[in-house]
Amino acid sequence: MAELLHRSDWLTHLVDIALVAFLVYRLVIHLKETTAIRLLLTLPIVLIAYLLAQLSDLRAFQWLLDNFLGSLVVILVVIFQYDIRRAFLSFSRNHLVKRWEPDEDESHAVIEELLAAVEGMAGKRIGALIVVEREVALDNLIAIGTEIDAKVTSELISSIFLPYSPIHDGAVIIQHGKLTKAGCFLPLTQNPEVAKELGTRHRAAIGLTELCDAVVIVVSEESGGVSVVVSGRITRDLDLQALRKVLKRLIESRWLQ
Ligand SMILES: Nc1ncnc2c1ncn2[C@@H]1O[C@H](COP(=O)(O)OP(=O)(O)OP(=O)(O)O)[C@@H](O)[C@H]1O
Repeated sequence: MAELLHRSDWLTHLVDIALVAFLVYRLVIHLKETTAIRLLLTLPIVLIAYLLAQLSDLRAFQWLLDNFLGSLVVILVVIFQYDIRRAFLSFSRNHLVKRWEPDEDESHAVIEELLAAVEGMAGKRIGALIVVEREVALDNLIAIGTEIDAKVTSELISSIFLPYSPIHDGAVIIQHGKLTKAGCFLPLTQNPEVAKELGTRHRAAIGLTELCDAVVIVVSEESGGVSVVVSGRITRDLDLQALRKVLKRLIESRWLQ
């Protein structure tokens, strides 16, 4: 009889642990589906509820919140996994790029060449992937294709992405205001929340920017739509004016710091 009781104790603990694990898992999945901002707004509410539970005699509620707060670190790591990975990569000083310091005319010229290339390719529905390096060095994050090291001109970029060009597949890389590489392969995102209709060109742009602070411009071959991707987030269907604004804010402001 004692043995039976002992065994049922063991079973109860197992069911108990399984139940808590299941609830934490469902909670993490649910939180992952909400945005980080919503999560940050939720946290103070949970903390206030916890304080109220401490002051009252709501034991079951206290127990639930105790466990929730105990798992908070794990929950935050799951939710912010891409941001944490990117932060670790950025902290590594070996990866930091020496800043290119152009004057205003040089920097303006590069941005305008990029815009002219994007406008031309979007109009002709030529797919393109253009990566602009910022603080974090890209060379360890990409499979390098062909080394080029040339001035950034719209003609060069457009001719690289022409469908019969031998280096049209993959991405071109802009480093220190120069077009340094073409035909580069980028890591694809594993994020299950990326829109299903986005193919590998867009997923490569998202994947790279989850790991570093680069800015990626994507021209869709299918729709001619232009997107900008930063920090794993994609902004789609930008017109030329909007793209100019974004590039000035994200790239030129860094060059001219
Ligand atoms: N890992 C990668 N790194 C860089 N470029 C890639 C990668 N994977 C695919 N590409 C590029 O994307 C092209 C295929 O694009 P695909 O049609 O699958 O994507 P998409 O996001 O639907 O783009 P589009 O809207 O232009 O069709 C390939 O020919 C190649 O040039």
